[in-house]
Amino acid sequence: MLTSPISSVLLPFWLDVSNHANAIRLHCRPVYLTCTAARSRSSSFTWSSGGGTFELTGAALNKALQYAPTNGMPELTKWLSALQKKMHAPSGNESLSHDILITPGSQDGLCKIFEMILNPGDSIVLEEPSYPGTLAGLRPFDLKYISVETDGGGMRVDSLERAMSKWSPADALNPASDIPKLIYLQPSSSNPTGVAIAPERRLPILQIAKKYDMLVIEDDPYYYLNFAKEFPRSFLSLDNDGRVLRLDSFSKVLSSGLRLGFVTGPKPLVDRVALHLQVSSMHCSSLSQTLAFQLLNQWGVDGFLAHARGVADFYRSQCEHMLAAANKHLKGLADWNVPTGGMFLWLKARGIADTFGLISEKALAKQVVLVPGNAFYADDAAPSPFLRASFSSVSPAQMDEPAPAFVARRDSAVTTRGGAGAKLNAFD
Ligand SMILES: Cc1ncc(COP(=O)(O)O)c(CNc2cc3ccccc3n(O)c2=O)c1O
Repeated sequence: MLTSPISSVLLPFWLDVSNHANAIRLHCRPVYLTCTAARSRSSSFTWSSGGGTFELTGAALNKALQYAPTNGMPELTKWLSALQKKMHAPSGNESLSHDILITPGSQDGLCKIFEMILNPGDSIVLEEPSYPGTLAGLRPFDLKYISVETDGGGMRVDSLERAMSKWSPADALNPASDIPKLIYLQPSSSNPTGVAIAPERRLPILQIAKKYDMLVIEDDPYYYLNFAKEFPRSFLSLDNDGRVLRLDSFSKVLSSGLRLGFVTGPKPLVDRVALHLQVSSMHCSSLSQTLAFQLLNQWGVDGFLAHARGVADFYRSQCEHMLAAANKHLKGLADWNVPTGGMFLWLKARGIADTFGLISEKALAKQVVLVPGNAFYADDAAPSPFLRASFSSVSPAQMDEPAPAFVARRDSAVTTRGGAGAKLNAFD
């Protein structure tokens, strides 16, 4: 009997795929009941849980197993449009119509947007540190990176202004200019820093983008994992001249394996991105879209938001445990942000110039999975004293369980607390 406490909290539905019957049953839990799974001797799985059950048969099953329109299954794009209207209603400019493109994860959406906009050698503005998946997607373009500093309030407006002062707005009309075409940013609880762009910085950043006629790529998979109850206004909702392409993801609030993300933005831009999807994977999985729609349609927008709130509360609890463990075991050895949401803790090791060796050898030998800081910078060859920890699926007990050598090292550092001399060779 498999009972997974973590997945039973996060995964809102289970599949019953019985090979002998031409049907797929989707068991949906209202929110957060514990699920157990019994693996029967036959090749099919039966998940028992509370909540409703959907059965896909006949025309619905045929549709779920058939090609679909590139932008997505109409019933799902309609549902998502209602969600976006509720969460990101454009400010005042009702003429600005937003369109939706469902993508196989927001990772694919990012890559299709980069394909659509960028040429080799272009410039791009992005905050540092940044998400490695974006850096990997940008790497083939051999770009000039215009890095903008971040602090506890996210992307710094003064740093962005300084970075752009090299150009004049007129350069945006000169095809030969290397003025950046877009700004890539993560507004909520960024990966890896866990920091959100302060609400009062968002309009000034958008105004700078407008001044130099740049698009804003708002990559926001952690939007619903915001620990505070209210949602700050998104760049999409502040956009009144059609320059924001927003990426949302179901990976953090429904299931990463469904591979469901969606791009929201001005129809002319979304139409161009859709062409790139059309010639690659054609469209996002019809079965994934159908499963998600069956669930979302039962919940409605308010039910989805209640579910997402529960997921955010789960991660906030995980974060509190992680911070308690860091305060207990890492005081004097490292410094860290207090995340506003998401699932990552961004730490700066004291007395270590580069965490790569510590993490890729010693931590791994102790079965501790962390990501070295250099992975989050465009110049990933440069040493970095930072490291990213994730509190998504580790239990509070595991967070609080220091490696034995770490304790010995920490205790010896305490007796020789010379500050600089204390090393975080936790895995010696
Ligand atoms: C800022 C930002 N934008 C887009 C995405 C992509 O999300 P999706 O395609 O909608 O699922 C992500 C997902 N981030 C990660 C994923 C991941 C998957 C396996 C192993 C490790 C992973 N690590 O480390 C990650 O950070 C993200 O953080």
